[in-house]
Amino acid sequence: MKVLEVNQLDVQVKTTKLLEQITFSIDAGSVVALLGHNGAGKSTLMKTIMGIQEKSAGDIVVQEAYNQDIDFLNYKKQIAFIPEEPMLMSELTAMQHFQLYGKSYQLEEKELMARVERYVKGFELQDKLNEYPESLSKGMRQKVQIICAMLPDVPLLLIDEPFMGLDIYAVDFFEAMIEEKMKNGASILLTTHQLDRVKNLANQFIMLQEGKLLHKGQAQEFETITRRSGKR
Ligand SMILES: Nc1ncnc2c1ncn2[C@@H]1O[C@H](COP(=O)(O)OP(=O)(O)OP(=O)(O)O)[C@@H](O)[C@H]1O
Repeated sequence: MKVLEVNQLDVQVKTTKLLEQITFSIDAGSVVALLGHNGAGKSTLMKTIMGIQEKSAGDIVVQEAYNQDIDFLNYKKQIAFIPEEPMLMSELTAMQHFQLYGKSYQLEEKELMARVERYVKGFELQDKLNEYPESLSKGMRQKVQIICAMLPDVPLLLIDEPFMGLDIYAVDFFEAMIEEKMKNGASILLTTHQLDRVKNLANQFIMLQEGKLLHKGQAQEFETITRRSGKR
């Protein structure tokens, strides 16, 4: 079963090609690291999968059933996204964000509250539930955004730079959350520059270079990739 299929994807803004002929798929139960230097196109690819960035050509299908161009509402319900920079709504408190996400993914109220309680405790946000984004620190906003995306049980999770801006306790808790999602059968596509951190999580990788897919392979090749990309 393919959770995500990206076929011959092009993204162009004005005359600049940001992504060119990107083709890959993600099998159910896989964790795929999306690698590449700054500006390679990783965030652009994630935003395009989410429908935030418009594509100029190609197809994106999730669960072998929902085509982004044909059935966007049902397509979107299969995916949760944690962007690199939190995208919270200034007029909603942390708790209102969680309720909104719960509703939009049709999570049952009791289940929603149980999950919120667990995640909020894990991220030490108990006394911040009624705060608006402007009165939260950057790391706290990131935590609120992570909780929103982790609340529903979706087959595909997109995570852009998972550990950026989080303290070490939050990183540990988030890593455990990701592992739990994996055990429950979710597939995950994550971008990172911290290869060491995701070495144990990811089983495959995709490497982008200047908007093109340079290489895809198994996690065992990480060592070679680390040396080639000059990053650790
Ligand atoms: N809306 C846009 N309009 C024009 N150019 C853009 C736009 N968004 C991104 N770019 C350009 O596209 C390229 C890819 O950017 P992107 O953010 O996808 O890179 P990235 O691989 O996520 O980088 P990083 O590792 O720094 O997060 C960059 O050259 C960037 O300047």
